[in-house]
Amino acid sequence: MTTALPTPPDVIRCAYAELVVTDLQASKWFYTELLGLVVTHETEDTLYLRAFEEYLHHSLVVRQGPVAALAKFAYRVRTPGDLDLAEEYYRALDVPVRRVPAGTTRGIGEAVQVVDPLGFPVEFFHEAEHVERFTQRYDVHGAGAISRLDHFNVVTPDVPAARAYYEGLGFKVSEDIEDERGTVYAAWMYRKPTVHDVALTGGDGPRMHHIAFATHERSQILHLCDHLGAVRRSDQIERGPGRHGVSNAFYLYLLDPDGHRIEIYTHDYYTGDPDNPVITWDVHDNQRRDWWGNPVVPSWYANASTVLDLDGNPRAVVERTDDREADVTIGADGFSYTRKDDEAVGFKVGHQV
Ligand SMILES: O=S(=O)(O)c1ccc(O)c(O)c1
Ligand SMILES: [Fe+2]
Repeated sequence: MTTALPTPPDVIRCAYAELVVTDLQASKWFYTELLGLVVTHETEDTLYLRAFEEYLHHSLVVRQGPVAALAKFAYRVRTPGDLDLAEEYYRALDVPVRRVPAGTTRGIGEAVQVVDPLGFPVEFFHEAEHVERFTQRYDVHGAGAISRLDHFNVVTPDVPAARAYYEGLGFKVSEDIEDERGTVYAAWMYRKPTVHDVALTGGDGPRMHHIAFATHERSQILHLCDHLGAVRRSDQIERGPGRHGVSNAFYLYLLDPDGHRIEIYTHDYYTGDPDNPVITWDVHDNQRRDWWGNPVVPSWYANASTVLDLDGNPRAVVERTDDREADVTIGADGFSYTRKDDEAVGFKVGHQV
């Protein structure tokens, strides 16, 4: 008989990520000059950054280090008391747990740091320093203005197991991708009333697939592309711009100087009612990941960032044993159906590759 877990902490939303980069100045250009994130604080080796609608100290920490990696994902919990619940919950899960004092991370109060059952370094906090909210500081917004952090995307070998773990934390599924045999390739899960705070991507993990910032308008995403073209750094555009099938958001994937994937994503849709319906996509539907049926570049399936443990050591990855999406759609997308039973037309990109 399995012992019931204690009450989980009340997670409000994804709140910040800490990335390790190998060249802080190169990363500073990318995150401030290109993306326009606001520098809340800067030290010799660390940047604390926030987007325009954010009033907590930061939503992204970029720290110089020897190995490019994700140092942690952080979720905000509703009350200080939720830290006790987090500590008890993760000790019951028998994973590494640390309670750290306020200020361990500049601008963040007392926190509970864990290596979650999926192998990711995760922090839970409530208290954080308030700073100026630039919502209407149009005098400093660039044409590519970014409003806030929207979600994390994690690569994990067993999506159903990861889904069950996050459901234990009170997350709900908004959309997922499956096949006719019931293999689950990806799932999107939320606490805040949008499509996701975390997405589960089936693959060798734990690895970070991307972190995403939201922006209000497609024109802001298009400006980021034009800006990269103007400075001859269009190779930092990995995928898009385009319209997602899942989430319906207009999207762009960029690679920072270390190859960390950053998505810029217009707002998706409201999921806050208790009977929000789940959308399940067929992995062979060519419009699931790009509504216009454009191919997903192979690197988007293959590449992801190393994650660290609580002592800063890179974690080994576990291979996915279920079918891999890039295989079942026969290489990059474009080799899936547009209309399910329409044999006459064949694949959108034909047999070009
Ligand atoms: O490519 S998908 O349409 O499946 C997609 C949907 C939402 C996301 O945030 C994402 O990264 C990818
Ligand atoms: Fe995303």
